Amino acid sequence: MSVVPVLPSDDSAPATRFTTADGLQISPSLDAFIKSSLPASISPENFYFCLNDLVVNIEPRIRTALITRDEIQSQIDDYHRKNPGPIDAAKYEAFLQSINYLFPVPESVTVSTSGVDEEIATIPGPQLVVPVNNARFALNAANARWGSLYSCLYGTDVFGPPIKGPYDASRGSQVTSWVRKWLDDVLPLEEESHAQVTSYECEGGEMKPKMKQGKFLGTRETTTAKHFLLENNGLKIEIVVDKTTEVGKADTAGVSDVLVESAISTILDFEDSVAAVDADDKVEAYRNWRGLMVGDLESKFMKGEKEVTRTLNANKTFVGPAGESLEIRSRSLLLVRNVGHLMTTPSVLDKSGNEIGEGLLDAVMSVALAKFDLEKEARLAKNSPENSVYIVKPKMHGPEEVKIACETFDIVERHFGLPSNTVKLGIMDEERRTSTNLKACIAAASSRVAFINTGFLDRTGDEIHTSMEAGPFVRKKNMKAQPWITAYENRNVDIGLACGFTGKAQIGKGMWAMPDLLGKMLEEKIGHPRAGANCAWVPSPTAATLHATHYHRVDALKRQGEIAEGGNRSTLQQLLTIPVIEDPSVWTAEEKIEEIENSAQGILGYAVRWVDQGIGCSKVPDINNVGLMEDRATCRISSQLLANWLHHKVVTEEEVLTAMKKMAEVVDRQNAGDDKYEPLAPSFDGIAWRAACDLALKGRTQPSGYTEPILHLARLEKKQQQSLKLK
Ligand SMILES: CC(=O)SCCNC(=O)CCNC(=O)[C@H](O)C(C)(C)COP(=O)(O)OP(=O)(O)OC[C@H]1O[C@@H](n2cnc3c(N)ncnc32)[C@H](O)[C@@H]1OP(=O)(O)O
Ligand SMILES: O=CC(=O)O
Ligand SMILES: [Mg+2]
Repeated sequence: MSVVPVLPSDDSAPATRFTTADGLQISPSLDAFIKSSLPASISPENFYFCLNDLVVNIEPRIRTALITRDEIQSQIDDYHRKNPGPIDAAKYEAFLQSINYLFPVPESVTVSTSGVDEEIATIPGPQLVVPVNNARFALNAANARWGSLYSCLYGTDVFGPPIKGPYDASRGSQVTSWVRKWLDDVLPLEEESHAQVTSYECEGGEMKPKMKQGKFLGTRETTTAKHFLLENNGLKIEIVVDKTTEVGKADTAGVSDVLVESAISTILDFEDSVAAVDADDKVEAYRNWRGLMVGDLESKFMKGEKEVTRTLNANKTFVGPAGESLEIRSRSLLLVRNVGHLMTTPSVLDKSGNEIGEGLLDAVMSVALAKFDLEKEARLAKNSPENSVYIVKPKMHGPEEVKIACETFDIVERHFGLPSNTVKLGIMDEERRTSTNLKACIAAASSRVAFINTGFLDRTGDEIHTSMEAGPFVRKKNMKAQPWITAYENRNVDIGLACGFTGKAQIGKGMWAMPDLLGKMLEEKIGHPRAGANCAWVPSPTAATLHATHYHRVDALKRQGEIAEGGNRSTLQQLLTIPVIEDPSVWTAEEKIEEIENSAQGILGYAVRWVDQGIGCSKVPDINNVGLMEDRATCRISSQLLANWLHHKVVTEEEVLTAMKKMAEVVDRQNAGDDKYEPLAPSFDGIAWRAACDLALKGRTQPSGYTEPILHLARLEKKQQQSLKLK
């Protein structure tokens, strides 16, 4: 059975809810938002009519799909119990076919998605992800289309530990040398190195000195600076000459900065980086999405001593080679990630008083609010000049669930008078039954799919959960070296290419989850375009700017052509190779303790902020003090690993609890500077502590090993406790 939490509280008792003509009961804050915030072309009645259509026609199918997930899982569990020891690959595959875990592979699939914006179809580059409920971050992300390469190299660990204080000329010269060398590699000049240039000029519609490769697109001038706009592999670069700045003064050509197109697209996340458990939380998130679609979102905050007001950047205007005016996009193309099929929301109850699927509410709201954008007149003022709405759907298990998502959007489009397939679907390839049936999943969405992405974090969690009974899993740090993950990454690209994604849709790769180790990212993440991805996830605008340099070095679309020519690189059998070990006694007692402490720290550091403060994505130091991006997917891995080791008696419950207590004290110390923080130790009886222990000890019985049910219940309880304290 799926654990769909029976939620104890909401912003109102049912009696105060608004009841629609169809009997849906809506929380007051959500109803107020709906009645005040939709575009004029969608009346609240129209909105509710659409939502009810989904509740009547899609919700039962979601419930059935969730039951199917559980039935399949128990059959797989039984198989492993009855077939202990090394897996017989042929027998295992035949079994998976017999239970419809594996679908027949469609012969030939060609995606026919149309109206896809160039940021998705033809401009390879970084994809930023941002929690939608944080307006300050969300605006920053939308504006992260452009970033300063000088600042990002100077301010991070690329040339050693980040430095603070006055400008360090020696670090500055490392930065400028690196950038000149990079420019020589990606935009070489005909006769000299960028390092030798004494002056950049525009003459006769060309840049002087002349480039051997790449395009000169135009210039723009401010009172002190001249910007030269260049393009390579579809990505733009601005060389900024400003001799009034400290950096420009010291440079022979007066170059004060090099700006690069960075976050070509951004996902506004309603899912794993967000803690939204009731109507108030959902409304806050929807309000931000609305502000981005209308274009009037604003965030005021203190940065140091200064009050900052952040809004969306305006496009930039250049003068083209023939003197023509050239408008260049300054904002990232925005996508939205809805929640998956599992969770329900207390903000809307159906006519029998049951919570409705949260994903259904997300679907209707995402599209309704995106209509503000679709209805704008000026093409370049729109988020989507091609009039599309991009919705990423996570955690789908196989093609039947993809079909449910597509039919959800069919209904929403019909109710809101939008052309079919206005909604473009992003399929997260992050559950095992989706990777194993990827081609069938793409076929199920062939006219609306605009991306597939290897969400390897969730996928690792599902790898463990699906084969929980097969044996003890390898340590987390060894997971990336396992055959299944190579097969997963290769097959995702190979299948995307075989289905005709090049030039039409994104084949994306996963998140860089070490937000402060950007020097390492600069070395390693070039592997993503080399592996055939035309976008890959980054956790911050700074990471986007640095990762953008990779797409100048690697022509991702050309690389896709080469890979497609080479044929399939991995087999289903490799993908189905379960990373368990025969004999856990190979691990020393110290190794086992290190592993459980590592997971315990991640779970505690994440859960305590989620439950107590409603923060859905955190940077949590690991046991080596490296700050890791923790979200629900990374938490799922830790929870599943502990559950697996407990189940196979690699460690005892007592050992896990001892590790949890020890790491709780570490987490308390790490958060000592946060005045909103409530320590876990020494009482070990808070709601967050309990939730963290449940995540560690009850992972095996959670639906697909997800962390949402435990986290949601705990956060709701905490909110109730906090509101009682206020009364
Ligand atoms: C498995 C998956 O599903 S991955 C997808 C989900 N994950 C994400 O969405 C990760 C998004 N990233 C984040 O939330 C954050 O970068 C974290 C939590 C990892 C680190 O946050 P912090 O510790 O606050 O970052 P840090 O102090 O280094 O930087 C903060 C600054 O960077 C900016 N920033 C950091 N991340 C982002 C982002 N994703 N988008 C926009 N701006 C960002 C902030 O706006 C802030 O700048 P400001 O002061 O000018 O507003
Ligand atoms: O959503 C991304 C993942 O890795 O999981
Ligand atoms: Mg995920």
